[in-house]
Amino acid sequence: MYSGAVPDTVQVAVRIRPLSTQELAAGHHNVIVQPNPGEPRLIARGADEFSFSEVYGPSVSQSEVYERSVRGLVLKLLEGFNVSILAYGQTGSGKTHTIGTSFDGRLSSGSGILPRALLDIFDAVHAKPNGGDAANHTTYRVFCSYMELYQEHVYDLLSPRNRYGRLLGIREDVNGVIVPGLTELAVSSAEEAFGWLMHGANSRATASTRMNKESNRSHTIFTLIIRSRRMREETPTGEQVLISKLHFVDLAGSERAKKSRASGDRFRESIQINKGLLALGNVISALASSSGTSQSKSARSTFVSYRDSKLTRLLQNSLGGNSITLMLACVSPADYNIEETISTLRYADRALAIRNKPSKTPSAQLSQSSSAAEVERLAKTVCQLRTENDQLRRRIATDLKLTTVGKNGAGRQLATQNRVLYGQLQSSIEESTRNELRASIAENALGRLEPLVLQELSVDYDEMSETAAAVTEALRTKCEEILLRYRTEYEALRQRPTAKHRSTLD
Ligand SMILES: Nc1ncnc2c1ncn2[C@@H]1O[C@H](COP(=O)(O)OP(=O)(O)OP(=O)(O)O)[C@@H](O)[C@H]1O
Repeated sequence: MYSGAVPDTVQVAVRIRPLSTQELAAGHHNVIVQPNPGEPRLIARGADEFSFSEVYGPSVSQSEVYERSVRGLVLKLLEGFNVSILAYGQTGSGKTHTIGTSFDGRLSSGSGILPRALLDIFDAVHAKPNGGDAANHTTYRVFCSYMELYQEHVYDLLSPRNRYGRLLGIREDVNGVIVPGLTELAVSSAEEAFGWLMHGANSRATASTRMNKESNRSHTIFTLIIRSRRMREETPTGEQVLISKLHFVDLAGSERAKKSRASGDRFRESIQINKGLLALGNVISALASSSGTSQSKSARSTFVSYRDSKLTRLLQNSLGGNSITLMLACVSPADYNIEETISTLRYADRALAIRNKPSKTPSAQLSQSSSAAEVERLAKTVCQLRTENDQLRRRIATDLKLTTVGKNGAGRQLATQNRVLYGQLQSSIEESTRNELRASIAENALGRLEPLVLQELSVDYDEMSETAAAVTEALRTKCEEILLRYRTEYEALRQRPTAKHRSTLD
């Protein structure tokens, strides 16, 4: 799919899972047809026709999906491009199976695209330079992170802390959306990365539902961060350092409460899951209409509401940003799932129109909050401070010499000035660190407070609606009483003869 050119629109591959043994036993049948297996086209329900970048039928293997849709992306990642792979679809449609987030450490034909990509990436990272080309050899350092978005809260799946301590906030800086404090671990082999993938997956929120016996109740993002360094004589430093990221996004499945018969926690989870996916759908629609080729001016300026949910904020760079993006739309072929399948296909069809602006990111432009970049930034700062320190020492030594030799007060004055300036610098650094800390504490607190406030509001609302119902009832009774009184009085008056009548009677 990505041989050579960099695609500037989101690529969409649809994968149709096979009917399960239970579905076959229950007599369900296939309602998705791929008229020509060589063509990326399908017909749903005998009428709705769709075309995508790729269509994988039920018999297509994991290895074929990887080779045709993902291997090329890994090469782009190693060249320095950001890459995002998103699995979207109804619950039980095969997202986790395709991505491979439930990998158990044993490579087999059933392993998904994530472990396969890790193998290819580390093969490239460990490759020896061939002979005379050593001067142009690229060296890589790889880091990984793993986060979960559960009920609108971001959790760090690789943090050694308890569940509460893993809560993180989302913030925006000049480079886009960042998750300050997210653990980024250096990894030196595919096996080490597999270990972290399994470690994180163990902490992920899953539950058995009527639609999938191991259903993911959260959205997860597993990220590989590649820092590549290659010699470039034409650059001022003689080298080029790029930072690229590969995100594997395993979205929680959309589900209909009526069908899944979810209740209690499962029901609350499905509300949040559907809310996030709805916001994602709105972002995709807005981006698709602003990317269209024959759009009007108003269509071009469609507002993209990334801020409607944390999911859309986290995916801001993957949809409409500088990433090469592949959406894997997973669908069930079964007749009883046709509504959900058509809805996924429409979603996917809109995503096809989204334009991104893939570009390479030099490390200097990177977010200061990513730990890989932070290490680099700190190393530079230490180097600068050492140089400044040496200069200061030399100046102070000269000043002291001047003071002793020439009894000149200027040296002492300069040293005092230096001390004052250093003190001021120190307190500004402390102040900005304190501010940073305050901001992240506030953000975490806000994340924790939000559900409590919402809960309180819903209690208030319930109480208010109960009170309102009681007031309405009392008013109704009162009105009926008054009405009855008036009616009685009216009847009495009607019965009583008026003075005029009385005179005629007399
Ligand atoms: N292409 C496929 N080939 C064989 N089995 C598949 C395929 N796709 C999915 N399955 C099987 O279907 C079941 C559901 O798949 P999976 O757990 O990946 O769904 P999901 O979309 O991630 O669901 P949820 O959103 O509820 O987490 C699993 O048992 C999985 O092994």
